[in-house]
Amino acid sequence: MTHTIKCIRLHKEFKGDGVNTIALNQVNLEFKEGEFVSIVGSSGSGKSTFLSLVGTLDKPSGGTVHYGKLDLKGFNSKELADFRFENIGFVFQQYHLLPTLTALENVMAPLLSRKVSYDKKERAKQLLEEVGLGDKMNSLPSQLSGGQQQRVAVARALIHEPHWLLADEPTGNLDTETGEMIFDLLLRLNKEKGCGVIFVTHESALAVRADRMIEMKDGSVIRDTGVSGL
Ligand SMILES: Nc1ncnc2c1ncn2[C@@H]1O[C@H](COP(=O)(O)OP(=O)(O)OP(=O)(O)O)[C@@H](O)[C@H]1O
Repeated sequence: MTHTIKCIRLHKEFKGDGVNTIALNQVNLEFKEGEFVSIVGSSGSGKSTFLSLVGTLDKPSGGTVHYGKLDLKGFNSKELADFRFENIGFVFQQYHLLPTLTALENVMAPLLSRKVSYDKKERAKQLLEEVGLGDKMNSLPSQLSGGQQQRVAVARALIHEPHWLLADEPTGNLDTETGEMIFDLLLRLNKEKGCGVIFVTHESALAVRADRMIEMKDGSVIRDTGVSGL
């Protein structure tokens, strides 16, 4: 199976208190296997909504997402959870590490109650080495800096070798230098492991370094360096 992502007329509306917000307006986008794409746009332009739909964390009001030949429209929540486990890693602005678990245990956490063909601990250790935290495996999140915690979160996202890494403002809580380190780490992992990256960010200095940059406004794509003419 190929791991292309194809969004077809992807649409999301939020209804509440008599106000109807179109967060995403009939978006058509395709991402090639292994691509490193950044998504920029002002606050409220629909970036997080888009990423949630692509990551199957939320259901669209209309349209569909295809992964390769797979149309996710009819999937129930258990099927979606399994699909995400097999295919997608997430990194968020908040690191969402479990405070009572060590770095190593946090990286292994997604594998809890999952049967896998590899040694869970060995893989987690290897990933922590790869993100430069070989000496912090037994530290608790509270003993780590923000940048280190985010690196644990990146290792955790990669534990089952996803085809796609979806990152929503992963540098948003970090200073410029640390943010660049995380961006460089994702860039390196993208090249080394071949997993595609969709990277939502406010920081245009980082965004322009991606292979492709998409700009959103009012729920629509207004610029896409991967497509001529937009
Ligand atoms: N759960 C929700 N209920 C109602 N409206 C929502 C909800 N989530 C998002 N919206 C609205 O949808 C629009 C798009 O929001 P979204 O969070 O996707 O934007 P964003 O580009 O990620 O913004 P930011 O850069 O500030 O994170 C906004 O107008 C927002 O208020």
